[in-house]
Amino acid sequence: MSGTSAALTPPADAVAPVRHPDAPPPGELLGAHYEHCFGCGGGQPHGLHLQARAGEGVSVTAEFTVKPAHQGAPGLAHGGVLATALDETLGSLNWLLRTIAVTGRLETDFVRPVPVDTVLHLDARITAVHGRKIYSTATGRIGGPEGPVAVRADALFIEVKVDHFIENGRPAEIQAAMADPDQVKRARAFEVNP
Ligand SMILES: CCCCC/C=C\C/C=C\C/C=C\C/C=C\CCCC(=O)SCCNC(=O)CCNC(=O)[C@H](O)C(C)(C)COP(=O)(O)OP(=O)(O)OC[C@H]1O[C@@H](n2cnc3c(N)ncnc32)[C@H](O)[C@@H]1OP(=O)(O)O
Repeated sequence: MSGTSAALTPPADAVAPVRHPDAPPPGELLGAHYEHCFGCGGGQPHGLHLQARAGEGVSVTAEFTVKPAHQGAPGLAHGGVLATALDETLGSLNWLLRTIAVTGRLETDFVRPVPVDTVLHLDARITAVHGRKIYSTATGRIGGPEGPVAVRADALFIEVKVDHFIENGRPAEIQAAMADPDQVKRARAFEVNP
C-alpha cells in the first residue's frame, strides 16, 4: 500500500526546481554538511556515513551500508534508521539548489526488510518548489542500483536561514561550528543564494 498526503502534493502554481549554476557537477561527491551529523558525518562512530553524489538535474544518488549498530529486529535494519537514510539523502538535494532547508514532513513506505550488511542504493530528486517549500521523493533499492525497491519516501523541506541553527542549536556545538571557518563560509555562501 502506498499514498501521499495532501501536504506532500505540490500546489498547482509550484515551479520546477532549478539546479544552481555552482552546484557540483554530476558524479561529484557532495561531502558531509556537518562532521557530527548522524546521517553523513565522519565523526559519528555508529552513524550512517552516507555519501551522496550529485546526479543529473536536481537529483542525487547515495549508498548506505547497514551495520550491526543499525538493527531493529535481529539481523534487520531498524525502520527509523532507514528513514534517516532517506531523510539524509533527500536533505542533500538542497545543496544542488544551494538552499539551506530542514525536513518539515517525511512520509516513508517500508516495502521489503533490509538485512544487516545490505547496501541500500538511494536515489532522490526534487520534484517541485513553491516559495520556501521544496518537494522531493526518494527510493532505496537493495541488491544493486537497479534492484527491487525496499523503501521509499516523499518529503517536504522548508527553506531556513542560518539563524535557524544559531538560535536553536545547543550553544556548545554552535560555538564550535562558528569557530570553524569552513563551516561558516559554506553556510553563509548558501544563504546569499539569489
Ligand atoms: C554558523 C553555524 C552554521 C551551522 C549550520 C550547519 C549546517 C547547516 C547546513 C545544512 C544543514 C541543513 C539541514 C540538515 C541536513 C540534513 C539532515 C536531514 C534533514 C533533517 O533532518 S532537518 C532536522 C529535522 N527538521 C527539523 O528540525 C525542523 C523543525 N521544524 C521547524 O523548525 C519549523 O517547523 C520549520 C522551519 C520547518 C517551519 O517553520 P517556519 O515558522 O519557518 O515556517 P512556517 O511554519 O510558516 O511554514 C512555512 C510553510 O511550510 C509549511 N509547513 C511547515 N511545516 C510543515 C509540515 N510539517 N507539513 C506540511 N507543511 C508544513 C507551512 O504550512 C507553510 O506553508 P505556506 O507557506 O503555504 O503557508
